[in-house]
Amino acid sequence: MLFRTATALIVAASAYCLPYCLAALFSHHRRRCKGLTVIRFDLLEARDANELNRLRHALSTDGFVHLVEHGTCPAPVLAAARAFFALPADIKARFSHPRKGFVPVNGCVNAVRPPALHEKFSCGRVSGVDRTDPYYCPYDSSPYGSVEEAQLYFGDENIFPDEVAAPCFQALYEGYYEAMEALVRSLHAAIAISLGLDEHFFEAALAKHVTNLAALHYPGGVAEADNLRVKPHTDPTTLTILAHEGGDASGLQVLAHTDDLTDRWVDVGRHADALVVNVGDLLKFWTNGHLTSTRHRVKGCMEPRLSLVYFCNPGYDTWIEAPPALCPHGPRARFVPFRSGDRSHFAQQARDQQGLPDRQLLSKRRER
Ligand SMILES: O=C(O)CCC(=O)C(=O)O
Ligand SMILES: [Fe+2]
Repeated sequence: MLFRTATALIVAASAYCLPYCLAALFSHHRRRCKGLTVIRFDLLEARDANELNRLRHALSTDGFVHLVEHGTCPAPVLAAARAFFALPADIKARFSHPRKGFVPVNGCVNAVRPPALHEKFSCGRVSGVDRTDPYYCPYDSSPYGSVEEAQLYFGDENIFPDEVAAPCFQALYEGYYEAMEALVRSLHAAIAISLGLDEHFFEAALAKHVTNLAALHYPGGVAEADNLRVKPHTDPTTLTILAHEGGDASGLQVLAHTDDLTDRWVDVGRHADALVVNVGDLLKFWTNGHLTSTRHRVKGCMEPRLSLVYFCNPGYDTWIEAPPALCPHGPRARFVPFRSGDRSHFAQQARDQQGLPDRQLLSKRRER
């Protein structure tokens, strides 16, 4: 009898503890429910081993960090964007184009941002686009891809509001774009080192990057819960860098695994002077899943919201395949290699037109 009771107790205790034991086992990839890790960019630049380690750990668990001491200043660009969005609709409409410039409320199709809930201003690369290089040139047949692909990424010029409508807007926006280019290059180098790769591992692929910078304005008066400003998604990027007015990321939430193994939406929260940096799907696949692209969303809220988001993608011809150093269990990576351009946001728009599935669904099938 005593023996039976003891056995029953042990079985019950094991059943109770099992989830926690499993959680402990997989804790290196478990997202935390606490606040995001704060990473000092100046220490990454100094190749501080402890900070590089913290970066790798945070990006392999949460997939998101607050980045401080980054040396860039989004506040004036956010202020200029706020002033621009406050202009009358007919003036803003003068700086509009299907893929660049201003997009009004209800003006775009987007898989994750309901068009009714936001307006935006966006632009692509502001420098380094060499029209004599076939990669950037939508004319002759190119060794990099189809003519249409060069046209898709580089066919349209950026469009900016003029000085009368929005004084200094273009200079501020372009200056911030170049600051983001430099920052993202350095972050990729730091990530490469933190994973034991050559510091230049990502460099060539980033040289012909296909990035864009979007100012997103979500007007106020949207009641909470059902009216998500941004639906749950992972980003199609290598890295995304977000700035918020006053450092307040209110509304932005990440999906965290908690100690009781349930998923919960956790606020990114406020951190003065911090940029929010997150891993996108490309970097997850490229690092063989060592880094994680975490689902995130933006809640509805009565307050308006303004964010400035830099989306980083490498050249559209980049082959995304994990290096052998990150495949410790044999020559094969966990994910099927693919060409970067085939998974971009633009490629998704083309897929939508052909009635093909969302990239979020495709990504699930990538695992071998
Ligand atoms: O507006 C934001 O803060 C987040 C937007 C976002 O997650 C995205 O566009 O991918
Ligand atoms: Fe996102």
